[in-house]
Amino acid sequence: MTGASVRPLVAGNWKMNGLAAQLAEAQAVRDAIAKAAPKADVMLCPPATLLAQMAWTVKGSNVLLGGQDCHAEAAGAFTGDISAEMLADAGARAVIVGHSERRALHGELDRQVRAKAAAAHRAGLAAIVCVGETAGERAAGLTEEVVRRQLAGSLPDAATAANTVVAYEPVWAIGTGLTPTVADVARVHAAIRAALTDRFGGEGRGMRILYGGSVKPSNAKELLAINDVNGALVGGASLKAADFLGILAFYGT
Ligand SMILES: O=C(CO)COP(=O)(O)O
Repeated sequence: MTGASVRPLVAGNWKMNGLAAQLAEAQAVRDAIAKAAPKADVMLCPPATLLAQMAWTVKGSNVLLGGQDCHAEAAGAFTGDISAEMLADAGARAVIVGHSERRALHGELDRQVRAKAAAAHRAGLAAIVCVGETAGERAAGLTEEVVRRQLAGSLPDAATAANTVVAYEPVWAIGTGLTPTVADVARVHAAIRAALTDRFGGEGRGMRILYGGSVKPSNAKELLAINDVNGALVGGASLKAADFLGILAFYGT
């Protein structure tokens, strides 16, 4: 058994969704959490345009904020990019790096993801490092090999339980309504835990490993109860407070 004493994290990745009017959803999450005090950390990762405003919305509450990506450099001539320092300045405590949409649509490689995770650490943010196999890799029986390779390449040597979270997101499960079986999630999370413990010792034992990919209120209980699943990275179901809170209910919201 590992991870039993790890405080879970449920993070909502809004992706490229959300205008100012949607801050009401963050407000609803804030209010519900203030009443229920779930046994998990709760985080919202809005688009960068909403981060500073959302920081005001959740100020003084237990809702944490995260960015969705960052540049590896702290500042400079990188038009359109955002640094980890800027995210921290806007109120973020963490940043997602290496999401499969960044890997697939922006060609991000493990070494770039690793540099972004190191940038997050430099800025005092936790890095939520995403890994996961494609449908083809899964069909070829390569899931664990791919995940191990991504972990080895994407995590900086200075990763600790406090500054690093791993999110296992099978690419084929993202936004599709499909999820792996409980046995499959258990097997991959155990492999991730073993890889983290091998490389980082006690710190690896304490790192949170989130599951992501079509998590919703109806399947959250089953997925979140799996050994070494220390929370979830939620996409679509994090856009509506009611759905997000329905997932958080597992931890007592
Ligand atoms: O990519 C995800 C979170 O980062 C998962 O997205 P969905 O929950 O919409 O499948």
